[in-house]
Amino acid sequence: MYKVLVSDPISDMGIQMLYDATDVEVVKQSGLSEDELIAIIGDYDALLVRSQTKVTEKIMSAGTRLKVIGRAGVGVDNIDLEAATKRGIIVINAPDGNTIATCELTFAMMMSTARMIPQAYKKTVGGEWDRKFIGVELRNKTLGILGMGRIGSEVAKRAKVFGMEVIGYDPFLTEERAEKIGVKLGTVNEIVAQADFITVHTPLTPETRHLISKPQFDIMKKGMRLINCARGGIIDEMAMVEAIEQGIVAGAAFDVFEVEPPQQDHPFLNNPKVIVTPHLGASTIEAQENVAIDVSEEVLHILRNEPFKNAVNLPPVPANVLNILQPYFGLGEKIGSILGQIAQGAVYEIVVNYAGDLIDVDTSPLTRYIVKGVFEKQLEGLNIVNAMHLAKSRDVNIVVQKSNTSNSFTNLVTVTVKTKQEEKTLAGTLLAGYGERIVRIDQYPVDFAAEGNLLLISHNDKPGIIGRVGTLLGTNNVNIATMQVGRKVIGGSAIMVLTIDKSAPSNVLDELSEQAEIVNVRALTV
Ligand SMILES: NC(=O)c1ccc[n+]([C@@H]2O[C@H](COP(=O)([O-])OP(=O)(O)OC[C@H]3O[C@@H](n4cnc5c(N)ncnc54)[C@H](O)[C@@H]3O)[C@@H](O)[C@H]2O)c1
Ligand SMILES: O=C(O)[C@H](O)COP(=O)(O)O
Repeated sequence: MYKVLVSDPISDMGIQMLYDATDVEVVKQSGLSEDELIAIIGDYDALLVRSQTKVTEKIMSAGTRLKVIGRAGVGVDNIDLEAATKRGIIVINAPDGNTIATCELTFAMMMSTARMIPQAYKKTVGGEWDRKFIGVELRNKTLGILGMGRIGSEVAKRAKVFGMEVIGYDPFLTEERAEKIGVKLGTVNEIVAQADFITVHTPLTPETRHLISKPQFDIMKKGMRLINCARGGIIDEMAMVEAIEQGIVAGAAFDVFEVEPPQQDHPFLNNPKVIVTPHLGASTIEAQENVAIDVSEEVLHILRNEPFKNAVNLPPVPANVLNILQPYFGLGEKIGSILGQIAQGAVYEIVVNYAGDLIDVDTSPLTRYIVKGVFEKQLEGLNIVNAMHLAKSRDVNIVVQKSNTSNSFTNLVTVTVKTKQEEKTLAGTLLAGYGERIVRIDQYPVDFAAEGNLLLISHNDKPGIIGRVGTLLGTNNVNIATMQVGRKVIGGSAIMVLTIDKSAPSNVLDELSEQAEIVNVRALTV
């Protein structure tokens, strides 16, 4: 039974599939301190959070069963990603579910600051009938958008409908895409100098911290308005207070703060030009359901060892590349696993050669599966998130090659594992109608599906050996399911690959090894 702890308020409707899963137990406990979480996290396989829970290294060290941290939302700045990666904890988020909610809040904030709705409301409910709130229209104004990802692009679309001119900056925004969504491209400073409204939609990173600060306020149009529904700290709060005093900023709307919640004496809170909300961007029924559904699906996949997407601590794989690579993940892991079990000594290098169909795509996700396979029987807590990290931290050199020769296979993955004692090589392919096949062990051509208990017997190609092996296993009640012999030349060295129904006891393996003409016997499970 997998145990999932939900430590922030997450939509019950959205996590219904976790409640429904017969192999999952869900516990909801919000508002726990770090110490309280540390005390209980050891019982859980998965932790589900929003932005309140700070998932620190200490919490992860105590989470000895923790496989996955699911963030029901976009930003993962409350999760120590490096610590998670080191421990092989997969961190997933729900990047799409709250885009529209946050975009719509941004628009509401832009209109509210343009028309001073919260200020007018406050006076009206306070008994005053003050009609001096003269706002500005959005039509024919220039909106500057910094960060043109999911939310920034949606804001741009809506701004166009309102008759605004939109200029945007994003290091990944191409001219073609900008043209498609009707956005002019500009540098940060060009945008800052031209815009009547600016809205930021980047993550908070060392590059975006104080992206708008004193030098930018100095070149802004007088009377401009500023919106931050992304992350506190992208706009320098103190520099903005000064810019308001200087009449540069006529109004600002902030949903997020450098420190949340802001202190009661925070200069925004009593400033009539600044409107504030308590980090409500994603707070719609729809968004909360969406993100909770997305994250629950992924958590289930990860707990059940099924393929998943949206891992934040793994490089993203474009869908078209994933479609090509995914069928090879199992094969790659098996090749790695066999080599890891048969190679004697500490592995110092893994050489992976991709041929055929695989040479045109970025194969690094597949390499991760191979490396994971090599070490899976040796390193506890290893998974595809930390496989490369653990291999590199043990000074294992990973060499990836691509070649045009695939020995007439449509695709071929060849892996060599090097230790001080020996080099072992395995090649595998995906054969239409047959699935995963291992087609070479060292220099010997073979053809078998790597599954279950295997015996690899190196021997000299002499009459009677196959019979003796069969008799010895049969006498010891070890049933042979399949058998393959690979050799280069008649009478030379050869390899026998047997699939057996149960693992062979060590005395049987010893007896096999002592047979004349048998060079070595290696037993493994895949
Ligand atoms: N207020 C809320 O409740 C709320 C809700 C959802 C998202 N957010 C925040 O909004 C932000 C954007 O979310 P999204 O879903 O659009 O993310 P996204 O990843 O789709 O877009 C972010 C964009 O920022 C760009 N970027 C990165 N560095 C930049 C830089 N130096 N200058 C300009 N652009 C840069 C990236 O290229 C990317 O296109 C995130 O920080 C997210 O955490 C806040
Ligand atoms: O990054 C996000 O998704 C937003 O900041 C929403 O955060 P929340 O889930 O705490 O509302």
